[in-house]
Amino acid sequence: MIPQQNGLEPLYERLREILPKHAQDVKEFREAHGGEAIGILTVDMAYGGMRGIKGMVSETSVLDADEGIRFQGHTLLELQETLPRGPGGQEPLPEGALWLLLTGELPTQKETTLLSKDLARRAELPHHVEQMLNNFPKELHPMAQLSAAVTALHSESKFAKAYATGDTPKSKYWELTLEDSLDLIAKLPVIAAMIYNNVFHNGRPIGKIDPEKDLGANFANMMGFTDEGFVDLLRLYLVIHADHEGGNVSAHTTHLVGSALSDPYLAYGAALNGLAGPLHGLANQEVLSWLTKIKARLGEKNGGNWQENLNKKSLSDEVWNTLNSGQVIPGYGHAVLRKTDPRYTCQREFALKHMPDSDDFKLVSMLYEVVPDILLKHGKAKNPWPNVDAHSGILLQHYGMTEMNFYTVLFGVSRAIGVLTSLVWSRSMGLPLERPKSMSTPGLKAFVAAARSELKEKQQRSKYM
Ligand SMILES: CC(=O)SCCNC(=O)CCNC(=O)[C@H](O)C(C)(C)COP(=O)(O)OP(=O)(O)OC[C@H]1O[C@@H](n2cnc3c(N)ncnc32)[C@H](O)[C@@H]1OP(=O)(O)O
Ligand SMILES: O=C([O-])CC(=O)C(=O)O
Repeated sequence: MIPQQNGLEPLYERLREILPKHAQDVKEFREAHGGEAIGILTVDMAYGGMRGIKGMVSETSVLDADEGIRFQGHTLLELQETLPRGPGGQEPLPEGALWLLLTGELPTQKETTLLSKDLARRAELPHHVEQMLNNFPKELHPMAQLSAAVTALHSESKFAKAYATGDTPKSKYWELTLEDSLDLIAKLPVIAAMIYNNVFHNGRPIGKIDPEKDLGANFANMMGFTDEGFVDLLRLYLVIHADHEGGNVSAHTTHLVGSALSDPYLAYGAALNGLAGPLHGLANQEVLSWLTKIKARLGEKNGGNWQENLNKKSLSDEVWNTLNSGQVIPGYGHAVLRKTDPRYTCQREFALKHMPDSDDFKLVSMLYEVVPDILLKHGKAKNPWPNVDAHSGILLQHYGMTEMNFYTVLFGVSRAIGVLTSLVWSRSMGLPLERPKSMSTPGLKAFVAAARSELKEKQQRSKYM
Protein backbone atom coordinates (compact mmCIF):
# COMPACT_ATOMS: atom_id res chain seq x y z
CA MET A 1 0.00 0.00 0.00
CA ILE A 2 2.84 2.46 0.82
CA PRO A 3 4.62 3.35 -2.42
CA GLN A 4 8.26 2.41 -3.05
CA GLN A 5 10.58 4.84 -1.33
CA ASN A 6 13.37 4.93 -3.91
CA GLY A 7 16.30 4.90 -1.52
CA LEU A 8 14.68 6.81 1.35
CA GLU A 9 14.38 3.62 3.41
CA PRO A 10 16.82 4.82 6.10
CA LEU A 11 14.51 7.78 6.82
CA TYR A 12 11.35 5.66 6.81
CA GLU A 13 12.99 3.00 9.01
CA ARG A 14 14.10 5.62 11.53
CA LEU A 15 10.63 7.18 11.56
CA ARG A 16 8.99 3.78 12.07
CA GLU A 17 11.03 3.58 15.28
CA ILE A 18 10.61 7.19 16.43
CA LEU A 19 6.99 8.06 15.70
CA PRO A 20 5.12 5.05 17.20
CA LYS A 21 7.31 5.31 20.33
CA HIS A 22 6.43 8.99 20.61
CA ALA A 23 2.72 8.25 20.11
CA GLN A 24 2.87 5.67 22.92
CA ASP A 25 4.65 8.18 25.17
CA VAL A 26 1.89 10.75 24.48
CA LYS A 27 -0.79 8.14 25.22
CA GLU A 28 0.78 7.34 28.61
CA PHE A 29 1.30 11.03 29.40
CA ARG A 30 -2.36 11.74 28.67
CA GLU A 31 -3.55 8.76 30.71
CA ALA A 32 -1.55 10.01 33.69
CA HIS A 33 -2.01 13.78 33.35
CA GLY A 34 -4.78 14.40 30.80
CA GLY A 35 -6.94 16.27 33.32
CA GLU A 36 -4.31 18.75 34.51
CA ALA A 37 -4.85 22.46 33.83
CA ILE A 38 -2.21 24.30 31.74
CA GLY A 39 -3.65 27.81 31.82
CA ILE A 40 -6.64 30.04 32.31
CA LEU A 41 -8.99 31.53 29.73
CA THR A 42 -10.22 35.11 29.79
CA VAL A 43 -12.85 37.05 27.90
CA ASP A 44 -10.07 39.09 26.26
CA MET A 45 -8.48 35.90 24.90
CA ALA A 46 -11.74 34.93 23.22
CA TYR A 47 -11.94 38.32 21.48
CA GLY A 48 -8.20 38.80 21.06
CA GLY A 49 -7.22 36.19 18.47
CA MET A 50 -6.67 33.54 21.18
CA ARG A 51 -3.32 35.16 21.98
CA GLY A 52 -1.54 33.30 24.77
CA ILE A 53 -3.88 30.29 24.88
CA LYS A 54 -1.97 27.02 25.06
CA GLY A 55 -4.48 25.10 22.97
CA MET A 56 -2.60 22.88 20.55
CA VAL A 57 0.43 20.63 20.19
CA SER A 58 3.14 21.01 17.57
CA GLU A 59 6.22 18.82 17.90
CA THR A 60 8.58 20.26 15.29
CA SER A 61 9.45 23.64 16.79
CA VAL A 62 8.79 25.88 19.78
CA LEU A 63 8.89 29.69 19.90
CA ASP A 64 10.23 31.53 22.93
CA ALA A 65 9.13 35.17 23.21
CA ASP A 66 12.67 36.38 23.95
CA GLU A 67 14.94 33.84 22.33
CA GLY A 68 12.99 33.08 19.14
CA ILE A 69 12.42 29.79 17.37
CA ARG A 70 14.04 26.43 18.06
CA PHE A 71 13.71 23.61 15.54
CA GLN A 72 13.51 20.37 17.54
CA GLY A 73 15.37 22.14 20.35
CA HIS A 74 18.05 23.82 18.18
CA THR A 75 18.35 27.58 17.71
CA LEU A 76 18.85 28.89 14.18
CA LEU A 77 22.35 29.98 15.09
CA GLU A 78 23.20 26.43 16.14
CA LEU A 79 21.70 25.09 12.93
CA GLN A 80 23.80 27.46 10.83
CA GLU A 81 26.80 25.79 12.45
CA THR A 82 25.68 22.16 12.57
CA LEU A 83 23.44 21.37 9.58
CA PRO A 84 25.21 20.10 6.44
CA ARG A 85 26.02 22.78 3.86
CA GLY A 86 25.81 22.82 0.11
CA PRO A 87 28.89 22.38 -2.10
CA GLY A 88 31.00 25.53 -1.88
CA GLY A 89 28.41 27.16 0.37
CA GLN A 90 28.45 28.44 3.93
CA GLU A 91 24.75 28.21 4.72
CA PRO A 92 22.73 25.18 5.91
CA LEU A 93 20.75 23.06 3.47
CA PRO A 94 16.94 23.05 3.79
CA GLU A 95 16.98 19.29 3.24
CA GLY A 96 18.92 19.02 6.52
CA ALA A 97 16.26 21.08 8.30
CA LEU A 98 13.60 18.79 6.82
CA TRP A 99 15.34 15.68 8.16
CA LEU A 100 15.75 17.31 11.58
CA LEU A 101 12.13 18.45 11.81
CA LEU A 102 10.92 14.98 10.81
CA THR A 103 13.13 12.90 13.06
CA GLY A 104 14.31 15.25 15.81
CA GLU A 105 17.85 14.19 14.90
CA LEU A 106 20.61 16.20 13.18
CA PRO A 107 21.30 14.52 9.83
CA THR A 108 24.67 13.53 8.46
CA GLN A 109 25.85 14.85 5.10
CA LYS A 110 24.97 11.44 3.59
CA GLU A 111 21.40 11.54 4.92
CA THR A 112 20.96 15.09 3.67
CA THR A 113 22.19 14.11 0.20
CA LEU A 114 19.76 11.18 0.25
CA LEU A 115 16.92 13.66 0.71
CA SER A 116 18.29 16.01 -2.00
CA LYS A 117 18.29 13.14 -4.49
CA ASP A 118 14.88 11.89 -3.43
CA LEU A 119 13.31 15.35 -3.76
CA ALA A 120 14.88 15.81 -7.21
CA ARG A 121 13.19 12.55 -8.27
CA ARG A 122 9.80 13.72 -7.03
CA ALA A 123 9.87 17.19 -8.61
CA GLU A 124 7.97 16.64 -11.86
CA LEU A 125 4.55 18.31 -12.18
CA PRO A 126 1.50 16.65 -13.73
CA HIS A 127 0.58 18.10 -17.12
CA HIS A 128 -2.68 19.67 -15.91
CA VAL A 129 -0.85 21.73 -13.27
CA GLU A 130 1.73 22.95 -15.81
CA GLN A 131 -1.07 23.84 -18.16
CA MET A 132 -2.96 25.67 -15.42
CA LEU A 133 0.12 27.71 -14.48
CA ASN A 134 0.77 28.60 -18.11
CA ASN A 135 -2.83 29.76 -18.50
CA PHE A 136 -2.91 32.14 -15.54
CA PRO A 137 -2.97 35.83 -16.44
CA LYS A 138 0.26 37.61 -15.46
CA GLU A 139 -1.80 39.99 -13.33
CA LEU A 140 -2.93 37.21 -10.96
CA HIS A 141 -0.86 37.58 -7.81
CA PRO A 142 1.87 34.93 -7.57
CA MET A 143 0.50 33.74 -4.20
CA ALA A 144 -2.95 33.10 -5.71
CA GLN A 145 -1.25 31.15 -8.51
CA LEU A 146 0.78 29.16 -5.98
CA SER A 147 -2.16 28.19 -3.79
CA ALA A 148 -4.31 27.25 -6.79
CA ALA A 149 -1.54 25.04 -8.23
CA VAL A 150 -0.94 23.35 -4.86
CA THR A 151 -4.65 22.66 -4.45
CA ALA A 152 -4.79 21.20 -7.98
CA LEU A 153 -2.00 18.78 -7.04
CA HIS A 154 -4.69 17.03 -5.00
CA SER A 155 -4.95 14.77 -8.07
CA GLU A 156 -1.61 13.23 -7.00
CA SER A 157 -2.49 12.53 -3.37
CA LYS A 158 -1.51 9.06 -2.24
CA PHE A 159 -3.22 9.71 1.10
CA ALA A 160 -6.55 10.62 -0.53
CA LYS A 161 -6.41 7.59 -2.83
CA ALA A 162 -5.57 5.18 0.00
CA TYR A 163 -8.25 6.72 2.25
CA ALA A 164 -10.86 6.31 -0.50
CA THR A 165 -10.24 2.55 -0.65
CA GLY A 166 -11.81 2.34 2.81
CA ASP A 167 -9.34 -0.26 4.06
CA THR A 168 -6.40 1.91 5.12
CA PRO A 169 -5.66 1.53 8.84
CA LYS A 170 -5.10 4.74 10.84
CA SER A 171 -1.63 3.49 11.75
CA LYS A 172 -0.64 3.99 8.08
CA TYR A 173 -1.86 7.59 7.83
CA TRP A 174 1.44 9.20 8.76
CA GLU A 175 3.39 7.30 6.08
CA LEU A 176 0.95 8.35 3.36
CA THR A 177 0.99 11.92 4.70
CA LEU A 178 4.78 11.85 4.56
CA GLU A 179 4.74 10.56 0.98
CA ASP A 180 2.43 13.40 -0.12
CA SER A 181 4.44 15.93 1.90
CA LEU A 182 7.75 14.95 0.30
CA ASP A 183 6.15 15.05 -3.14
CA LEU A 184 4.75 18.51 -2.43
CA ILE A 185 7.98 19.90 -0.94
CA ALA A 186 9.78 18.63 -4.07
CA LYS A 187 7.26 20.15 -6.49
CA LEU A 188 6.95 23.56 -4.83
CA PRO A 189 10.22 24.99 -6.23
CA VAL A 190 9.16 23.90 -9.73
CA ILE A 191 5.76 25.59 -9.38
CA ALA A 192 7.37 28.71 -7.91
CA ALA A 193 9.98 28.88 -10.67
CA MET A 194 7.28 28.52 -13.34
CA ILE A 195 5.31 31.36 -11.73
CA TYR A 196 8.44 33.54 -11.57
CA ASN A 197 9.41 32.92 -15.17
CA ASN A 198 5.84 33.23 -16.48
CA VAL A 199 5.01 36.45 -14.64
CA PHE A 200 8.32 38.27 -14.85
CA HIS A 201 10.31 36.68 -17.70
CA ASN A 202 7.86 36.04 -20.52
CA GLY A 203 7.43 32.35 -19.83
CA ARG A 204 11.15 31.54 -20.03
CA PRO A 205 11.50 27.72 -19.60
CA ILE A 206 12.65 26.61 -16.17
CA GLY A 207 14.98 23.94 -17.54
CA LYS A 208 15.58 20.54 -16.01
CA ILE A 209 16.19 19.58 -12.40
CA ASP A 210 19.78 18.40 -11.88
CA PRO A 211 19.61 15.26 -9.68
CA GLU A 212 23.16 15.94 -8.46
CA LYS A 213 22.24 19.36 -7.04
CA ASP A 214 20.50 20.31 -3.82
CA LEU A 215 17.01 21.80 -3.66
CA GLY A 216 18.19 25.39 -3.15
CA ALA A 217 20.62 25.24 -6.08
CA ASN A 218 18.03 23.69 -8.39
CA PHE A 219 15.41 26.23 -7.31
CA ALA A 220 17.74 29.19 -7.93
CA ASN A 221 18.84 27.80 -11.30
CA MET A 222 15.25 27.21 -12.48
CA MET A 223 14.53 30.89 -11.79
CA GLY A 224 17.59 31.86 -13.83
CA PHE A 225 19.97 32.61 -10.90
CA THR A 226 23.38 30.95 -10.96
CA ASP A 227 25.34 33.28 -8.64
CA GLU A 228 26.70 31.17 -5.75
CA GLY A 229 25.89 34.00 -3.32
CA PHE A 230 22.21 33.92 -4.30
CA VAL A 231 22.12 30.11 -4.12
CA ASP A 232 23.51 30.25 -0.58
CA LEU A 233 21.10 33.03 0.40
CA LEU A 234 18.20 30.94 -0.88
CA ARG A 235 19.34 27.94 1.16
CA LEU A 236 19.47 30.11 4.28
CA TYR A 237 16.10 31.69 3.41
CA LEU A 238 14.45 28.28 2.99
CA VAL A 239 15.81 27.11 6.36
CA ILE A 240 14.90 30.13 8.49
CA HIS A 241 11.33 30.51 7.16
CA ALA A 242 10.52 26.79 7.45
CA ASP A 243 8.80 26.61 10.83
CA HIS A 244 7.51 28.87 13.63
CA GLU A 245 5.66 26.51 16.00
CA GLY A 246 1.99 25.65 15.57
CA GLY A 247 -0.10 28.75 16.20
CA ASN A 248 0.91 31.07 13.35
CA VAL A 249 -1.65 31.42 10.57
CA SER A 250 0.00 29.12 8.01
CA ALA A 251 0.91 26.38 10.48
CA HIS A 252 -2.41 26.54 12.25
CA THR A 253 -4.32 26.43 8.96
CA THR A 254 -2.39 23.37 7.81
CA HIS A 255 -3.15 21.67 11.10
CA LEU A 256 -6.82 22.68 11.14
CA VAL A 257 -7.57 21.68 7.54
CA GLY A 258 -5.41 18.56 7.86
CA SER A 259 -7.35 17.57 10.98
CA ALA A 260 -10.41 17.00 8.76
CA LEU A 261 -8.20 14.40 7.01
CA SER A 262 -7.97 16.65 3.98
CA ASP A 263 -4.75 15.58 2.25
CA PRO A 264 -1.50 17.63 2.52
CA TYR A 265 -2.13 19.39 -0.82
CA LEU A 266 -5.54 20.67 0.28
CA ALA A 267 -4.27 21.58 3.75
CA TYR A 268 -1.25 23.44 2.44
CA GLY A 269 -3.20 25.17 -0.32
CA ALA A 270 -5.39 26.64 2.43
CA ALA A 271 -2.35 27.60 4.48
CA LEU A 272 -0.88 29.51 1.54
CA ASN A 273 -3.99 31.65 1.36
CA GLY A 274 -3.30 32.69 4.95
CA LEU A 275 0.39 33.23 4.26
CA ALA A 276 -0.69 35.62 1.49
CA GLY A 277 -2.16 38.05 4.05
CA PRO A 278 -0.29 41.33 4.74
CA LEU A 279 -0.13 40.73 8.50
CA HIS A 280 1.55 37.34 7.89
CA GLY A 281 3.79 36.29 4.96
CA LEU A 282 2.89 39.10 2.59
CA ALA A 283 4.63 41.48 5.01
CA ASN A 284 7.91 40.78 3.17
CA GLN A 285 6.38 42.29 0.01
CA GLU A 286 4.84 45.13 2.05
CA VAL A 287 8.23 46.00 3.55
CA LEU A 288 9.84 46.32 0.14
CA SER A 289 7.05 48.43 -1.27
CA TRP A 290 7.20 50.64 1.87
CA LEU A 291 10.98 51.04 1.52
CA THR A 292 10.54 51.87 -2.16
CA LYS A 293 8.03 54.61 -1.29
CA ILE A 294 10.34 56.00 1.40
CA LYS A 295 13.23 56.12 -1.07
CA ALA A 296 11.07 57.86 -3.66
CA ARG A 297 10.05 60.52 -1.12
CA LEU A 298 13.57 61.04 0.18
CA GLY A 299 14.78 61.48 -3.38
CA GLU A 300 11.88 63.68 -4.50
CA LYS A 301 13.66 67.02 -4.24
CA ASN A 302 17.02 65.56 -5.04
CA GLY A 303 16.80 64.12 -8.54
CA GLY A 304 16.17 60.69 -7.05
CA ASN A 305 19.30 60.75 -4.90
CA TRP A 306 17.60 59.45 -1.75
CA GLN A 307 20.84 58.48 -0.10
CA GLU A 308 21.70 62.13 0.50
CA ASN A 309 18.55 62.64 2.55
CA LEU A 310 18.90 59.46 4.53
CA ASN A 311 19.21 60.37 8.18
CA LYS A 312 17.43 59.52 11.41
CA LYS A 313 15.27 62.65 11.29
CA SER A 314 13.98 62.03 7.75
CA LEU A 315 13.31 58.37 8.54
CA SER A 316 11.51 59.21 11.79
CA ASP A 317 9.22 61.53 9.82
CA GLU A 318 8.46 58.71 7.39
CA VAL A 319 7.68 56.25 10.18
CA TRP A 320 5.39 58.73 11.94
CA ASN A 321 3.64 59.51 8.63
CA THR A 322 2.90 55.82 8.16
CA LEU A 323 1.59 55.46 11.72
CA ASN A 324 -0.44 58.67 11.58
CA SER A 325 -2.14 57.50 8.40
CA GLY A 326 -3.37 54.47 10.38
CA GLN A 327 -1.08 51.87 8.81
CA VAL A 328 1.21 49.42 10.55
CA ILE A 329 4.98 49.50 10.10
CA PRO A 330 5.52 46.36 8.04
CA GLY A 331 8.21 44.01 9.31
CA TYR A 332 7.86 45.22 12.91
CA GLY A 333 5.90 43.71 15.79
CA HIS A 334 4.92 40.12 16.47
CA ALA A 335 2.12 38.17 18.12
CA VAL A 336 4.53 36.16 20.31
CA LEU A 337 8.08 37.51 20.01
CA ARG A 338 9.10 40.31 22.38
CA LYS A 339 12.68 40.81 21.19
CA THR A 340 14.38 41.16 17.79
CA ASP A 341 13.54 38.07 15.72
CA PRO A 342 16.68 35.90 15.43
CA ARG A 343 15.69 35.38 11.79
CA TYR A 344 16.18 39.14 11.35
CA THR A 345 19.55 38.93 13.08
CA CYS A 346 20.84 36.10 10.94
CA GLN A 347 19.84 37.95 7.77
CA ARG A 348 21.58 41.04 9.13
CA GLU A 349 24.70 38.94 9.71
CA PHE A 350 24.45 37.70 6.12
CA ALA A 351 24.23 41.30 4.88
CA LEU A 352 27.19 42.39 7.02
CA LYS A 353 29.20 39.59 5.43
CA HIS A 354 28.09 39.92 1.80
CA MET A 355 26.79 43.46 1.21
CA PRO A 356 28.05 45.76 3.98
CA ASP A 357 28.20 48.77 1.64
CA SER A 358 24.71 48.39 0.16
CA ASP A 359 22.59 51.54 0.44
CA ASP A 360 19.46 49.45 1.01
CA PHE A 361 21.20 47.72 3.90
CA LYS A 362 22.05 51.14 5.35
CA LEU A 363 18.38 52.11 5.08
CA VAL A 364 17.16 48.92 6.81
CA SER A 365 19.84 49.27 9.50
CA MET A 366 18.88 52.89 10.19
CA LEU A 367 15.22 51.89 10.47
CA TYR A 368 16.30 49.35 13.10
CA GLU A 369 17.76 52.27 15.08
CA VAL A 370 14.68 54.45 14.61
CA VAL A 371 11.50 52.34 14.54
CA PRO A 372 11.52 50.60 17.97
CA ASP A 373 11.67 53.91 19.90
CA ILE A 374 8.87 55.35 17.77
CA LEU A 375 6.66 52.28 18.23
CA LEU A 376 7.24 52.52 21.98
CA LYS A 377 6.22 56.20 21.94
CA HIS A 378 3.24 55.34 19.73
CA GLY A 379 2.26 53.04 22.57
CA LYS A 380 0.29 50.34 20.81
CA ALA A 381 2.51 47.51 19.57
CA LYS A 382 3.45 45.03 22.32
CA ASN A 383 6.67 44.26 20.46
CA PRO A 384 8.51 47.19 18.85
CA TRP A 385 11.28 45.03 17.36
CA PRO A 386 11.73 43.80 13.76
CA ASN A 387 10.57 40.39 12.57
CA VAL A 388 11.88 38.19 9.74
CA ASP A 389 10.12 40.17 7.01
CA ALA A 390 11.89 43.46 7.77
CA HIS A 391 15.11 42.19 6.23
CA SER A 392 14.52 39.52 3.61
CA GLY A 393 13.57 41.76 0.65
CA ILE A 394 16.74 43.82 0.44
CA LEU A 395 18.89 40.67 0.39
CA LEU A 396 16.96 39.40 -2.63
CA GLN A 397 17.19 42.83 -4.27
CA HIS A 398 20.97 42.75 -3.85
CA TYR A 399 21.23 39.62 -6.00
CA GLY A 400 18.85 40.95 -8.66
CA MET A 401 15.53 39.39 -7.60
CA THR A 402 13.72 42.71 -7.64
CA GLU A 403 10.12 41.51 -8.16
CA MET A 404 8.67 42.08 -4.70
CA ASN A 405 5.25 40.56 -5.55
CA PHE A 406 7.08 37.26 -5.71
CA TYR A 407 8.72 37.32 -2.29
CA THR A 408 5.94 35.59 -0.37
CA VAL A 409 6.12 32.69 -2.83
CA LEU A 410 9.66 31.99 -1.57
CA PHE A 411 8.23 32.00 1.95
CA GLY A 412 5.57 29.54 0.77
CA VAL A 413 8.16 27.14 -0.65
CA SER A 414 9.96 27.18 2.70
CA ARG A 415 7.02 27.03 5.11
CA ALA A 416 5.87 23.69 3.65
CA ILE A 417 8.95 22.05 5.19
CA GLY A 418 7.85 22.84 8.75
CA VAL A 419 4.09 22.63 8.62
CA LEU A 420 3.95 19.42 6.59
CA THR A 421 6.43 17.64 8.85
CA SER A 422 4.25 18.80 11.72
CA LEU A 423 1.26 17.24 9.96
CA VAL A 424 3.16 13.94 9.76
CA TRP A 425 3.75 14.07 13.54
CA SER A 426 0.07 14.92 14.12
CA ARG A 427 -1.05 11.97 11.99
CA SER A 428 1.35 9.63 13.81
CA MET A 429 -0.17 10.66 17.15
CA GLY A 430 -3.69 10.28 15.76
CA LEU A 431 -4.63 13.85 16.73
CA PRO A 432 -8.36 14.34 16.14
CA LEU A 433 -10.48 16.86 14.21
CA GLU A 434 -9.84 20.37 15.57
CA ARG A 435 -13.03 21.98 16.75
CA PRO A 436 -12.82 24.53 19.59
CA LYS A 437 -15.98 25.90 21.19
CA SER A 438 -17.07 29.40 20.17
CA MET A 439 -19.48 31.67 22.05
CA SER A 440 -21.61 34.68 21.19
CA THR A 441 -21.32 37.98 23.08
CA PRO A 442 -24.71 37.48 24.86
CA GLY A 443 -23.54 33.99 25.78
CA LEU A 444 -20.25 35.29 27.15
CA LYS A 445 -22.02 38.02 29.15
CA ALA A 446 -24.42 35.48 30.64
CA PHE A 447 -21.52 33.18 31.45
CA VAL A 448 -19.59 35.94 33.23
CA ALA A 449 -22.74 37.09 35.14
CA ALA A 450 -23.51 33.53 36.29
CA ALA A 451 -19.90 32.97 37.37
CA ARG A 452 -19.97 36.24 39.37
CA SER A 453 -23.22 35.47 41.17
CA GLU A 454 -22.02 31.95 41.98
CA LEU A 455 -18.88 33.46 43.50
CA LYS A 456 -20.95 35.97 45.50
CA GLU A 457 -23.20 33.20 46.82
CA LYS A 458 -20.17 31.18 47.87
CA GLN A 459 -18.69 34.18 49.66
CA GLN A 460 -21.98 34.82 51.43
CA ARG A 461 -22.34 31.19 52.49
CA SER A 462 -18.82 31.12 53.87
CA LYS A 463 -19.63 34.29 55.93
CA TYR A 464 -22.32 32.38 57.91
CA MET A 465 -20.33 29.22 58.43
C1 LIG B 1 6.14 35.95 9.24
C2 LIG B 1 5.22 36.78 10.01
O1 LIG B 1 4.04 36.59 9.95
S1 LIG B 1 5.91 37.95 11.02
C3 LIG B 1 4.68 39.25 11.09
C4 LIG B 1 4.58 39.96 9.78
N1 LIG B 1 3.64 41.08 9.83
C5 LIG B 1 4.06 42.36 9.92
O2 LIG B 1 5.23 42.66 9.98
C6 LIG B 1 2.96 43.42 9.89
C7 LIG B 1 3.20 44.48 10.95
N2 LIG B 1 2.98 43.95 12.28
C8 LIG B 1 1.70 43.78 12.76
O3 LIG B 1 0.70 44.14 12.15
C9 LIG B 1 1.54 43.11 14.13
O4 LIG B 1 2.67 43.36 14.92
C10 LIG B 1 1.31 41.59 14.03
C11 LIG B 1 0.13 41.28 13.12
C12 LIG B 1 2.55 40.89 13.48
C13 LIG B 1 1.02 41.04 15.43
O5 LIG B 1 -0.24 41.50 15.82
P1 LIG B 1 -0.71 41.54 17.34
O6 LIG B 1 -0.29 40.30 18.05
O7 LIG B 1 -2.17 41.85 17.35
O8 LIG B 1 0.16 42.76 17.89
P2 LIG B 1 -0.06 43.66 19.20
O9 LIG B 1 -0.77 42.91 20.27
O10 LIG B 1 1.25 44.24 19.51
O11 LIG B 1 -1.07 44.78 18.65
C14 LIG B 1 -1.55 45.81 19.48
C15 LIG B 1 -1.77 47.05 18.65
O12 LIG B 1 -0.51 47.50 18.15
C16 LIG B 1 -0.57 47.64 16.75
N3 LIG B 1 0.69 47.23 16.13
C17 LIG B 1 1.31 46.05 16.22
N4 LIG B 1 2.39 46.04 15.42
C18 LIG B 1 2.44 47.24 14.82
C19 LIG B 1 3.29 47.81 13.85
N5 LIG B 1 4.29 47.14 13.31
N6 LIG B 1 3.03 49.07 13.45
C20 LIG B 1 2.00 49.78 13.97
N7 LIG B 1 1.14 49.27 14.87
C21 LIG B 1 1.36 48.02 15.28
C22 LIG B 1 -1.66 46.67 16.33
O13 LIG B 1 -2.15 46.97 15.02
C23 LIG B 1 -2.67 46.84 17.43
O14 LIG B 1 -3.37 48.03 17.18
P3 LIG B 1 -4.97 48.16 17.51
O15 LIG B 1 -5.06 47.99 19.00
O16 LIG B 1 -5.32 49.50 17.02
O17 LIG B 1 -5.63 47.03 16.78
O1 LIG C 1 4.73 33.18 14.46
C1 LIG C 1 3.94 33.95 13.88
O2 LIG C 1 2.81 34.24 14.34
C2 LIG C 1 4.30 34.61 12.61
C3 LIG C 1 5.67 34.27 12.14
O3 LIG C 1 6.65 34.90 12.50
C4 LIG C 1 5.82 33.11 11.26
O4 LIG C 1 4.84 32.39 11.03
O5 LIG C 1 6.93 32.87 10.78
